Amino acid sequence: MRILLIGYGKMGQTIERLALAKGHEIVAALTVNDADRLSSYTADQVDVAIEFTSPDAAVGNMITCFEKKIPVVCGTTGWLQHLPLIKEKCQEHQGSLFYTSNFSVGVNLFFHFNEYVAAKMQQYPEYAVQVKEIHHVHKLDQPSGTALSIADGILKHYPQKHGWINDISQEPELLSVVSEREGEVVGTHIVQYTSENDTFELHHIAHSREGFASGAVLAAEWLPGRQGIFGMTDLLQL
Ligand SMILES: NC(=O)C1=CN([C@@H]2O[C@H](COP(=O)(O)OP(=O)(O)OC[C@H]3O[C@@H](n4cnc5c(N)ncnc54)[C@H](O)[C@@H]3O)[C@@H](O)[C@H]2O)C=CC1
Ligand SMILES: O=C(O)C1=N[C@H](C(=O)O)C[C@H](O)C1
Repeated sequence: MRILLIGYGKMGQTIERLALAKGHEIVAALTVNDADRLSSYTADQVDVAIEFTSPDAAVGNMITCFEKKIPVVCGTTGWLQHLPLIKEKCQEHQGSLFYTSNFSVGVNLFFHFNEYVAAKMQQYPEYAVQVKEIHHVHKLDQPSGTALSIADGILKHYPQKHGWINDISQEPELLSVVSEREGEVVGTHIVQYTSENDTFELHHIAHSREGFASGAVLAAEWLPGRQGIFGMTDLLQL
């Protein structure tokens, strides 16, 4: 597979290593300094692009890939307020997009169990629910994309809550999503249920970026030849 890396930071470099080990070719690895080169690539030269950049850059990069008919796997978080535009542009150009807030298999299992637990716990109002995420100090977006996916999964089962707040909530109808930034923490997500008597938690700790990167390479192998917007539930049997 001929892969164009859009973004060559912590994730781009990890993906390059894993993709080369699987026998794929890296056509180029673009950074913020040569971002304008993206539009010079065509679907004749590239089988799939993998986009891990920044919240500000991701939307434009995905749209360029749609226009160029290059399937794009996007892991960048913090741009979901533009999802309606991305859906419109993807359809207009008959593009191919694979997006998930988290490519790790473990986190996608966590999403699944999170919903199961939320559906049960919703019946026990004596337990207060809270989401917490901890990441490295370089992270640009807050809350993390993963924490927002977790919050969506909880809110689906809590009709008494009508949204989330990125703070300790004083209002029972808002779900607390608390963010901490600490050193080089790769990514930790916790869902905590607390009553007067006890606490229990779902806890996911990423030990490295390899889990994200290997999921992104799998998605890049899967996407070409498919049209539309896809995510991890299309790829994994959960
Ligand atoms: N979905 C997932 O599983 C994961 C998502 N992420 C997300 O991926 C994104 C990137 O994360 P990191 O690699 O840790 O960031 P990073 O800061 O280490 O690297 C970002 C890279 O993007 C480049 N870049 C910025 N604007 C660009 C543009 N317009 N064109 C081309 N390149 C551009 C930078 O030069 C740099 O090489 C973040 O939004 C992060 O939240 C990170 C890990 C896992
Ligand atoms: O910025 C990161 O590093 C990560 N971002 C993703 C997110 O926002 O959820 C995934 C992972 O937690 C690492």
